[in-house]
Amino acid sequence: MALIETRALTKRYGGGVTALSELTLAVEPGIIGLVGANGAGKSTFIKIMLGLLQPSDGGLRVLGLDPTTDSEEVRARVGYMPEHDCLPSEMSAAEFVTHLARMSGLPANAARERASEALRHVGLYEERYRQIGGYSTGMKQRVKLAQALAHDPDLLLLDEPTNGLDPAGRDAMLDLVHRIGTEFGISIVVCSHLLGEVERICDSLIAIDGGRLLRSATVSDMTTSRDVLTVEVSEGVDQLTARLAELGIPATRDGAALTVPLESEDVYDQILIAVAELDLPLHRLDQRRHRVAELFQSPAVTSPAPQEVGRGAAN
Ligand SMILES: Nc1ncnc2c1ncn2[C@@H]1O[C@H](COP(=O)(O)OP(=O)(O)OP(=O)(O)O)[C@@H](O)[C@H]1O
Repeated sequence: MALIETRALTKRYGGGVTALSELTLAVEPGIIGLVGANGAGKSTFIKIMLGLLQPSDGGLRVLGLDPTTDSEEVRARVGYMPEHDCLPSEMSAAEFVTHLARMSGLPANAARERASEALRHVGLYEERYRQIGGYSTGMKQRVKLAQALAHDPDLLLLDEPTNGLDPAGRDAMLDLVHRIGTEFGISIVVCSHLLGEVERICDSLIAIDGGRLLRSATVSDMTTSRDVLTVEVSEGVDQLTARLAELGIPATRDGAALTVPLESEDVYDQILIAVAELDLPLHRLDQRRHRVAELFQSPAVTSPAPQEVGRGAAN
């Protein structure tokens, strides 16, 4: 059974805004990155998955349930960390998380225990009786994560958990999310407008742009069999392109270099032989793996500069 399945899911707000447009996808359990620029429709999608918003068209299943009709059961099995700060500054983290655990139906003692446990998982056990108002931004984000975990959900929906954090805080939060996903076996949807940031902790990615699906696939599907070779000769680029075409190897001109998909290991040797036969001065022959961000080719989805996984120049 898919963890989340949507069929032509569409959400229109008043004023002619289409926040989601015919989204059709299916994702398996694991850690899933939901990525897209601000305004792409991520929060809308999350709220529809929780049953807090009704779709305008299309349908969906979350954990096999329909949030439009089974919203109570969905919320019992799903934990939600909202994007914006919504914490009461006068309460302690222990009181707040216990209160929310009680609201999700746990008896008083169980709620207290679960709250302590959740606060320990997010690294706030020692500080749990301090007022939230005195917490740092990172600690507040952790309280929001703890309340999402407290009722022992099967799925966590985290809306921009790294918001407002400095780079070290962002890394720590993502490591925590990864640990929760892998150690507790909970599926997690983690929203971010920074693809490069979440891709390292995710099993699969859903990328949306302007409410439309750009791509939904596992990270390994996006990166494996997508290796490319970059060939650079100091002269004779056209000759080499023609020779490779004769051999059935497609090469794309990229400035002074040629980019060739590495469809089999033979391609590497065939290029070396072609260069030698044509007696061209080889400047560079590198293998690199596409970073996920390059595959989306959307300026809306940002990532740090691609990193070369070089196989080394051949001469
Ligand atoms: N209640 C609403 N009424 C009208 N338009 C809305 C409403 N909520 C969101 N929108 C619009 O829908 C689009 C998608 O918004 P949404 O908040 O889902 O995007 P997002 O990807 O989560 O972005 P952000 O990270 O900035 O919240 C935006 O154009 C937004 O302005």
